[in-house]
Amino acid sequence: MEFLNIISWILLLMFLLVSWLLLGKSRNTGKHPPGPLPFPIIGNLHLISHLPHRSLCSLSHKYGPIMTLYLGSLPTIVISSPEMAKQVLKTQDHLFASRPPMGDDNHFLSPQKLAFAPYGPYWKFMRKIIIQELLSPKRLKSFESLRAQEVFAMIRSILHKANSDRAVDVTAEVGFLTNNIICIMSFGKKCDEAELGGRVFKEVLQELLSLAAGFNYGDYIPLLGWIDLQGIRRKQAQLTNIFHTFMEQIIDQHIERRKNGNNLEYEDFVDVLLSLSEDESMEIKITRGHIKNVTYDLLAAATDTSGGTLEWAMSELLRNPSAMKKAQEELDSFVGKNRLIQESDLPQLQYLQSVVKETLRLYPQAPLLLPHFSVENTTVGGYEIPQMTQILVNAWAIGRDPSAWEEATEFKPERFMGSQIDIKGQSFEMIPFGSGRRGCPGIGLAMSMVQLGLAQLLHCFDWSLPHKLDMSEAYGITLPRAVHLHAIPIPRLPLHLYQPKAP
Ligand code: HEM
Repeated sequence: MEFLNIISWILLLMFLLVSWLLLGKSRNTGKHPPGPLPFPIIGNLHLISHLPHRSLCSLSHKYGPIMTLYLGSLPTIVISSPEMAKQVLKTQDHLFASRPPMGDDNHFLSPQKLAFAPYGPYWKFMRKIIIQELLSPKRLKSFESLRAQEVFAMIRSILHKANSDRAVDVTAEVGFLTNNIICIMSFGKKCDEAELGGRVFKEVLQELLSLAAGFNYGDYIPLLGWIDLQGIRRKQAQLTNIFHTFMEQIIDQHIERRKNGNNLEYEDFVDVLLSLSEDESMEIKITRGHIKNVTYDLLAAATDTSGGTLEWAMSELLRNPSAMKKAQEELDSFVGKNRLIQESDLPQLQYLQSVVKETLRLYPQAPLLLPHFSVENTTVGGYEIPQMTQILVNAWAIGRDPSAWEEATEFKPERFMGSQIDIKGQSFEMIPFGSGRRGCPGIGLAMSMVQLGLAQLLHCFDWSLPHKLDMSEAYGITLPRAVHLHAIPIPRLPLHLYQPKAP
């Protein structure tokens, strides 16, 4: 028995040695981007901390703005400079616009969604529907009163807590705001805990997102994935199941209501998808699976990203009282103190817009964008990139690149006053929404929720901190704060403005 054990160990060591040598050899054929030497099986996973964007940024200081890493056995190219990002997302966008293959149709990263669909006819079809039916300027305008109503509800909720003299959980308030808006746009109502087996909807979403955050060993080392050592796949399946059961009820309720001919105040996105699913002339037949998966995508893409931007903006303003004061002075001078802000005021509020841009530069809510995937062999920066390689673009590192930004890690909204820098993917010094074919289609909605939410928080209240501010980040596919932001609000407008108007 002992002898057999020794033989097994020798064989294992020989296997590891040979695969290490083979991996080293394959790295040296052709001119591939430089990178750390990978270990067998784990590749370079041991170099990646619980905050991958930070580990990858440090590694890029050593290996350069385009480097190769092995996540388990999966070769991955990491991009960390504006010039290289432009090559991948603009010059050769058509070659890098796909996503790595992940999961089947019941998986929460199903290709039946939009964000993880490979580049091709299905993705084009679904993206067009989402833009036309939910995110076009005309559709966004039709939801303006909904945004006003939900921001006002947040202000009233904060006022209620302000009266009891306690610090308010700002993270929770802005999270409910963005979640409520996107739920109502998607399926006509806020999410009811009772329909989610007692779970808070946002928590289910957040848990799924944090499980999806990548760098789970099981995703990159097939054996570990198969035995599901950390129980991640089991948890994902449970949560996906909760979400799908919830969506089944929503779809049934919509079908029932359509049968009864009841009209809604807004035609929501599930209504639109259901009517398209009856249209025989559509190039792709929309099924219940598509409706569940695409709706999940929208909720996941919109909620934490927009909520996260709002909470980091508030955190930085609380750390920088002079910037907070400047933003409030701007609001007082353009809007005054005798009415609430409306969306039509936003274009005048240049400093407020600069605060939002500076927040997106320092805290891009998808710090590594979503993974891209090469569809052909090509070269970038003189290096060979083989077909079917995963590409990660480190938007977090790019926004803090000292060769692109003065005092790169400082929060200075003034840098955007009068600046031509575009945040929608034309200026590669900051790409919080990505760029090109796969760039975020929700920028218009995100900016109106974030700018209006922030303007109203600053106009309606003065804010102070109950204790020292902790600015640490937590692990996630977005960039969440490690601890919720708590702050003390003091109303600063006449009290009648916080009361609902008589119908
Ligand atoms: C501040 C808020 C937001 C930020 C920072 C953000 C950022 C991003 C980023 C970086 C990507 C990936 C780009 C790439 O892979 O190159 C993305 C994709 C996406 N975003 Fe956003 N997003 C935000 C809000 C929204 C909102 C409100 C929606 C609308 C519901 C939305 C819908 C999507 C969708 C559907 C995709 C997938 C696009 C595709 O794969 O074709 N996002 N977003």
